[in-house]
Amino acid sequence: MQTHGLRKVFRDLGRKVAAVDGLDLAVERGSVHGFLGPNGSGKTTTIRMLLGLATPDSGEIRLFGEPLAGRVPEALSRVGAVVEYPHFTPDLSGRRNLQLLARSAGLPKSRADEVLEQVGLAGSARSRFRRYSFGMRQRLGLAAALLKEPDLLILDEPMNGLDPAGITDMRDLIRGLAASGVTVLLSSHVLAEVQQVCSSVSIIGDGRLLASGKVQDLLGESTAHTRVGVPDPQQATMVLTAAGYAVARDGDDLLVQGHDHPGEITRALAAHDLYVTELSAVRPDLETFFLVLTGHRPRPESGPLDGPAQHPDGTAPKSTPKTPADSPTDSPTGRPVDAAEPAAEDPA
Ligand SMILES: Nc1ncnc2c1ncn2[C@@H]1O[C@H](COP(=O)(O)OP(=O)(O)OP(=O)(O)O)[C@@H](O)[C@H]1O
Repeated sequence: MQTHGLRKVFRDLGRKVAAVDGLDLAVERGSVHGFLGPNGSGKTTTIRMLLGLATPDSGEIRLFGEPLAGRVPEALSRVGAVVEYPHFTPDLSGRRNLQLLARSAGLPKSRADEVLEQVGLAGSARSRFRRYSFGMRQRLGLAAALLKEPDLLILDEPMNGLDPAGITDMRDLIRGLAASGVTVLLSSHVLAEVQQVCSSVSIIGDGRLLASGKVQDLLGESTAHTRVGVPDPQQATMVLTAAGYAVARDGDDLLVQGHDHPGEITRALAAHDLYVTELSAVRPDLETFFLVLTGHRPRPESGPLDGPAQHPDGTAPKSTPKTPADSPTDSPTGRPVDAAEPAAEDPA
C-alpha cells in the first residue's frame, strides 16, 4: 500500500482545513504497520480514502501495486477493515450474523465458523450479538473483516475494549496473519502495544508524515545510549571523551552516545583504574519518541550530547533518525490552508 502526496481538505465553519496534507505512506507487503498520530492528525480521513469512503482532493493511492482510482470495488475485494463500530443484527447470533455476511459476499457458510475459530469466538458463536461484551464485538468485527481472506487488513484501534488475555490473543492473531502474508495497517493510541506488534510505523501530525520506518531503526541501536556508573564520573568523562566518545553527565552517571561497544567503554575506563558499577543500554520507547515528535513533550534542554540531529528522547543519535528536520507544531487539529485552495465536500 502506498500513497503519494495524498491531500484532503474540509470546510469547517467557513475555514478550509487540510485534514491530510501531502501524505506519503509506504506499507510493505506482509508487514504489520502502525499508523500513528495525535487526535485530529488525519488518520481516519486517510483510512477512509484508502477504503474509497472519501475521495482525495489530490495525490494518489496505490493498492497491490495499482492505482486505486478507477478500480475501487476490485481493489477493495482484497481489503478487510474494522474502522468504525461494527454493526450487526442484535437478535441474531454472532455465527448467524457472519453467515449472512458470507452469503452476501458469495462465500460459503462454513467461512463463518472458520473465522469465529480464528478470533477465539467459537465458544460464544451461538449467543445473540446483543449479549456480546465490547471486546467480543471487537472480535466479531475482525471475524467479519477476515471472511473474504483479505490481502490487506486495516484495523482502527484493534485492542480497544479487550482484556489482557484478549490483547495477547489479538497480538498473536495479527502476527499470525502477517506471517501468512497478510499486510496489516493498524492505527492505535496504545503505543506499547504498537511497539510489540508492529514491524514498522508511520507517525503523522497535522496531516503530514513526521517519521516513518522500521521500529528497530527508529528506536534501535543507532539511537541507543549507554548508561555508565563509575565512582569518579568527572575523571571517567575525561577518559571517555579523550577516547572519542560523546559523553554527558546524568546525575552521578554518564550517558555515552551509542550502545555498540560496551566492552570497549569498560576497557577504556579500567585502563585508568576506573571500574564501572553499572553499564546498561538506554533506548527510547515508541511512546517517548511519539510524544516528542508530535510536540506533546518538550525536547530537553540542549546538553553535550545534542547535535544538529537530535533524537526525540533528547539525546543525540549516532546517526540521524528518519525524522523530518523541522519540528512539528503542537496543534492537535488540522491547519487552516490557503483560501485559494479548493475545498472538498464532506465525505459521505
Ligand atoms: N467531515 C469533516 N468535516 C470537517 N472537518 C473534518 C471532517 N472529518 C475530519 N475533519 C477534520 O480533519 C482533521 C483530521 O481528522 P481525523 O478524524 O482524520 O483525525 P484522526 O487522526 O483520525 O483523529 P482521532 O485520533 O481523534 O480519531 C481534524 O481537524 C478534523 O476536525
